[in-house]
Amino acid sequence: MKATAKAHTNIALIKYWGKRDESLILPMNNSLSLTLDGFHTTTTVEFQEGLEKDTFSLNSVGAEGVELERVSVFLDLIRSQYDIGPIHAQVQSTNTVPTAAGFASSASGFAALAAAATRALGLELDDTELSRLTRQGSGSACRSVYGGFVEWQMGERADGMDSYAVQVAPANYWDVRMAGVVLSDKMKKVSSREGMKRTVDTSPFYNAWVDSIAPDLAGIKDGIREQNFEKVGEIAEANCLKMHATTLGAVPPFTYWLDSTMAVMQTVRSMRDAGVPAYFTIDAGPNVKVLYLPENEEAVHTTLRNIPGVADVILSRTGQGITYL
Ligand SMILES: O=C(O)C[C@@](O)(CF)CCOP(=O)(O)OP(=O)(O)O
Repeated sequence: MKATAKAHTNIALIKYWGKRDESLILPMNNSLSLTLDGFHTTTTVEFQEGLEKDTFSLNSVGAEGVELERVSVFLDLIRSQYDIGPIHAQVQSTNTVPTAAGFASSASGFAALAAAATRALGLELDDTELSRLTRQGSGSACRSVYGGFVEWQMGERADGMDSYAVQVAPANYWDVRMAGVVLSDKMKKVSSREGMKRTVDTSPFYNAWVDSIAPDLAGIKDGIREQNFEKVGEIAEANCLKMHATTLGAVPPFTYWLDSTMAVMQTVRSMRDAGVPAYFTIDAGPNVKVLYLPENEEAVHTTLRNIPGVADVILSRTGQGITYL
């Protein structure tokens, strides 16, 4: 009982930032992301009778502790939800997401794991079921089930049965690009899970953030449909800034931004002033992702690489959903 699946990571343009249910991982708002071609995880899961416990290796290195725990807890969830006996599995993952890049490798990781594990068990989940399952591993991962532009619908139900992702536009609908700007200086990251919880619990700006989502989402979906790059970029950049503003009002306050983060932000604004359309978005870390159009790839890449404090710039096109190998 063995299967292999490949999933790509995704970067939110309308952010998921806060849960209404911690255990089922149900969000406070809808979010919308772009699946990236450049960053993916390939995972093989083999269930074997007689295995005492689950094992996990990442990029050919045996994982213990938290990494193994997250995989095993997720397999427990599958074993219980699909009434599988106490059979354990060997899990092997290969990540092209450069861990230092601060890309949400957990998104492609959980999507590939969910797909490979259920396929190995002979469960033929449709995309909705797979997205709903993946969501319970890590919220943003549920969007990696699809390629292109993807919306995670928050749902209304307390049991989360209506909280899963749907595709807004396929990867080949519109050739927009994203550069991952990897900064050299690092800081201890407040994880997205911890950061959003503190913000929900303590930030006076949080409700205003949630209230701003619906118009942002409507506008960005119009922009995608019209292939209006400026409209999509402006809404995405403003949405990211509003999300990060909530952290400044948390107790205790925190920010993910470093000097180099803000240097990249300023450079992106200057590129726009110079007539090169580019927009930034930032997640739960200092690294910056920059949206741009193919005709400006050379200019954008060169400009970003020359910013002091930038260690690497990784270019990506839009990516596909899950594939089975
Ligand atoms: O991706 C986005 O929409 C925005 C963020 O990346 C901004 F930081 C949050 C991702 O949170 P995730 O890691 O999915 O949390 P989990 O459900 O607690 O595992």
